[in-house]
Amino acid sequence: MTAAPEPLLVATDLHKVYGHTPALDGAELTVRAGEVVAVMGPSGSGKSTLLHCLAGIVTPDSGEVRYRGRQLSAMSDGERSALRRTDFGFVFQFGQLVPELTCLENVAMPMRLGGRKRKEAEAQAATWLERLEVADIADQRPGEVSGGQGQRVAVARALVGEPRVVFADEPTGALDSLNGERVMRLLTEAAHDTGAAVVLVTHEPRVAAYSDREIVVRDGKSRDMERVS
Ligand SMILES: Nc1ncnc2c1ncn2[C@@H]1O[C@H](COP(=O)(O)OP(=O)(O)OP(=O)(O)O)[C@@H](O)[C@H]1O
Repeated sequence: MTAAPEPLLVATDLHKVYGHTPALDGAELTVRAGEVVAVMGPSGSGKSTLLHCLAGIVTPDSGEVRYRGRQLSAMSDGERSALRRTDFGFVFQFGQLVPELTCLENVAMPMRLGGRKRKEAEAQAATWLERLEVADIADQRPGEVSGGQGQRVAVARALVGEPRVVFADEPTGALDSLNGERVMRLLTEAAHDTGAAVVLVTHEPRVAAYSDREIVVRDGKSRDMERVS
């Protein structure tokens, strides 16, 4: 028997209140290298807040998140931003591509920001567009492509820097089921190939079916579900 890989991200007893609205009330989650974890639950149950705490975007009121053993809230803002750039990738439901840039330039952008030369960044971006089956729209702008194509470009942009964790918040929420499944297949295949873990927030069981493990959040509390296959 092989040992389970070391946990990458461990969230313990997270609490978060917005004004008088409790968002998290003792949520926990462990993410191991290379696994795809679906975070499910009703609207308003705290799924996005949990994802934002795991990614170091929101600081919990109490409890802790450790990434590779380091507590996120003990890092400076600069360290957390650097971590998000180098180790994390993000895919959201809407509006994440820069409308003025072509799809190729959008995918190349994280590498350009990291100091890579344009030619080199764009060559790598082109291979990712091909991998996500959207090479044909490389020179178009996000406003000129379909929702499904745009999401595949967004997945390419999230993965181009080979992050250790991809955070995806309702990545297929604006797509029809056929396009949603295509995005999920390509996202999970690419993540498995690169060894990235994926934390996927969704309320759709068909999307969660692409995960290795499901967590259900209710009233800010999380529960690990055994996959019934
Ligand atoms: N920035 C914020 N300011 C105030 N309240 C917030 C904020 N973010 C979340 N909340 C509240 O916290 C609770 C949990 O919200 P959250 O977005 O985490 O839930 P969710 O499960 O992701 O919901 P949905 O499925 O509808 O996206 C909700 O009651 C929400 O209204």
